[in-house]
Amino acid sequence: MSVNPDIQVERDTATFRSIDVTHMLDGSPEATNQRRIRQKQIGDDPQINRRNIIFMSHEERYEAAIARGLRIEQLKAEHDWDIMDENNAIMWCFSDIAMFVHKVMFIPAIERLGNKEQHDKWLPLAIDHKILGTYAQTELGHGTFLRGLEMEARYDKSTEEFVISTPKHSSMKWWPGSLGHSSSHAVLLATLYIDDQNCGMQPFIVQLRDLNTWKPLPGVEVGGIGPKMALATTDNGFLVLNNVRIPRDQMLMKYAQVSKDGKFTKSGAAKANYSTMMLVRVGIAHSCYFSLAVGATIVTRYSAVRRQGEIKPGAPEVKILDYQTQQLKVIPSIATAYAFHFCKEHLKWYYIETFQQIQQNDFSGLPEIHCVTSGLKAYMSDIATAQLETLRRACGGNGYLLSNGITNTYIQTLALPTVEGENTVLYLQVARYLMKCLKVAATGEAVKGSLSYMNEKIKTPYTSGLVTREDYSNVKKLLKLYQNMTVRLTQKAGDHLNKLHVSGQPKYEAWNNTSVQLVNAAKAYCQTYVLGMNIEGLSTQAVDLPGDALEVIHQLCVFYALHGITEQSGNFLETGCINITELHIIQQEAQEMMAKIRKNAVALVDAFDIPDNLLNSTLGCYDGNAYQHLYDSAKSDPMNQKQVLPAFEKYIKPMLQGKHTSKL
Ligand SMILES: CCCCCCCCCCCCCCCCCCCCCC(=O)SCCNC(=O)CCNC(=O)[C@H](O)C(C)(C)COP(=O)(O)OP(=O)(O)OC[C@H]1O[C@@H](n2cnc3c(N)ncnc32)[C@H](O)[C@@H]1OP(=O)(O)O
Ligand SMILES: Cc1cc2nc3c(=O)[nH]c(=O)nc-3n(C[C@H](O)[C@H](O)[C@H](O)COP(=O)(O)OP(=O)(O)OC[C@H]3O[C@@H](n4cnc5c(N)ncnc54)[C@H](O)[C@@H]3O)c2cc1C
Repeated sequence: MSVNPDIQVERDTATFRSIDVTHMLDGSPEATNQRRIRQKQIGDDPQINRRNIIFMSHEERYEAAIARGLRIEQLKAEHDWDIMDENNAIMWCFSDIAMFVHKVMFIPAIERLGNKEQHDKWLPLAIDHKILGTYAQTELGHGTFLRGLEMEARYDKSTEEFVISTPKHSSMKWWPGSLGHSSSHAVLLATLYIDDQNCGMQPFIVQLRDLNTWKPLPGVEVGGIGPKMALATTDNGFLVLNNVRIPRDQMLMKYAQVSKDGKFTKSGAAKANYSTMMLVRVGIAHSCYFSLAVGATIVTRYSAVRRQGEIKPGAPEVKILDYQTQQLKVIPSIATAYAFHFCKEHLKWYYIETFQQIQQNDFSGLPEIHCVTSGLKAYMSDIATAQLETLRRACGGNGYLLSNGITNTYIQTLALPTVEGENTVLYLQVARYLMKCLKVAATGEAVKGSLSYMNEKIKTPYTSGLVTREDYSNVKKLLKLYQNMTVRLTQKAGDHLNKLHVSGQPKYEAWNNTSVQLVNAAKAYCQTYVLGMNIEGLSTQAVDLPGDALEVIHQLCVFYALHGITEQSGNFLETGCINITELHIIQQEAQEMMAKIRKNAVALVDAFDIPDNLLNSTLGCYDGNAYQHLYDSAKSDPMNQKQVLPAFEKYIKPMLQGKHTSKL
């Protein structure tokens, strides 16, 4: 099929070469080649490709997802994939792989929470798939508040075993992925009691099913929790344990230990048992980038080939991408996807570095990385889901079809604001850190790390520093505005908290009564962090780009900063970081920048280099022939393979013959 001329002209008139930017996104031309090979191995494989999933039943999708998982294992062995290849494969399949919790949580939990002997025993079994596991933490009554977990593990000194039980409905496990039908084992988080003394949430390895018959073991009641919005293939489950006994060495004992005679000891940081969640939060940041890049690719290409209506009366119909309002739906998502790219790359290296320190029992970096990973997981998933919905609607009627590729991406991504810590709760964790840093700054001590900009006192009366028109496209000056806004919102929340406390409210009550301001400050911190990483990326990852490409990536960053101010203008105005005249100029500059970026919109999404066989989209194929692909997809619908469906004889015909009033 030839390429649609409407999309070809976009490529021909772009001011830079997409491939240069692709190399930057991958890290190097070699890395691009390597990724392409991996994506081809996945996308071309009939067992992995998700082309037909939209026509499958729930059970068919589950089975296909198991087969996909197995096939990925075979490819990994055949082609010698490393752990990143495997994680990327999961991401490129939008986590549409049954048992992926085994990879992204069960194994990492054993690695992080187990001691040497436990690694030696369990990791080979898990890595070779001799056992399949889930991460069972959430209960019906408690998902967020981990100190409230009710499943009990009571130590029995006489037999040197833990006895695990589910005292009431609210204490059954509820939600763990792959628990329903696909796990033989669980890393199970339960509250440990020794002689009735509560020793907090601890991790245990519990076998759930017989490895030969797959039947639940005695005392284990397990099943699926029912259909969900999406992620049909991760069979989220429930689990009731009736006095199930496990040996003492099946408590994962890296950070807390129980001796034979029932002595409880702790080592490491207080929240070390939460470390698996931190890793997955980093993975979620990666997924948010990828989902948004997919959405932006599909909708930008579709908007460049769909013509409807006219701008100039009587002139030929225009591409919908030429409407300014359509640009406002599409361009921010392109700019955000690029900003998220820089941010998730930073996050990956930051995590790896801090994890190495933790491995050497240096926990000093834990509070800051907990703040950053919690905040970015929340912020990036909030923004990605909101923008994906805007993008989906930007396809008009065809935005409602499953074959468009964006609807599925959107509903899979919709899980991310909830899983791994509900977003509001995570913002409140960030706020806790903000308040601590504010306290440090108030004592005159230097705040370190991502909030070191707090050290600089904001002068009153304050000027924004935006003097010349060039200042409005100076990303460092714009970043300063964001930092000042964050500090002021943090101070405002801190003042409110103190005022309530001084007026007699206990601290916890004052906290709850300030939580709206606290969350607002936390979001500002996250937005500032993402912009900071985008700017850092310009001078690190983007610095070797040819001039024309660097200019466009720089324009995107400027637009990201300006557009963010227009979206959050209330915060910037209220904190006095800009005045109304400056806001008007910012709005104007953002619109002008958007028009410049529009010229390169298709080339910018081409640079994401997401192949058609992973995109799975009728609307967003590289060749731009959206109408042909829509027609082909409709024709391939199994319901269209028969000219007359059985429902005709059964119901429609009797109705036509006037027999519908008699009993069917
Ligand atoms: C190299 C990597 C590269 C990767 C690249 C990969 C690329 C590809 C990726 C592949 C695709 C994969 C995508 C994934 C798909 C989705 C998977 C779906 C699976 C979903 C699984 C789940 O859904 S699984 C369940 C998750 N369930 C939660 O997520 C519970 C939330 N709930 C809490 O997390 C706690 O409940 C909460 C709120 C903290 C309060 O905990 P709490 O009450 O005990 O604590 P308090 O609030 O009292 O805080 C007391 C002090 O602890 C501090 N602190 C708290 N946490 C801390 C911590 N983690 N580390 C350090 N410090 C911490 C805090 O900062 C305070 O410090 P201070 O006192 O100094 O202020
Ligand atoms: C698709 C999917 C997959 C999952 N996979 C797993 C898994 O593999 N393993 C696992 O263990 N769990 C899993 N979960 C569970 C998930 O981690 C929890 O649902 C999540 O952590 C939110 O907890 P919750 O359901 O208790 O929400 P709640 O805490 O009940 O949230 C409800 C509302 O209460 C608010 N709220 C709660 N506490 C506070 C607070 N302190 N301050 C302010 N507001 C508050 C929230 O902001 C939210 O608006 C999964 C969930 C989903 C949807």
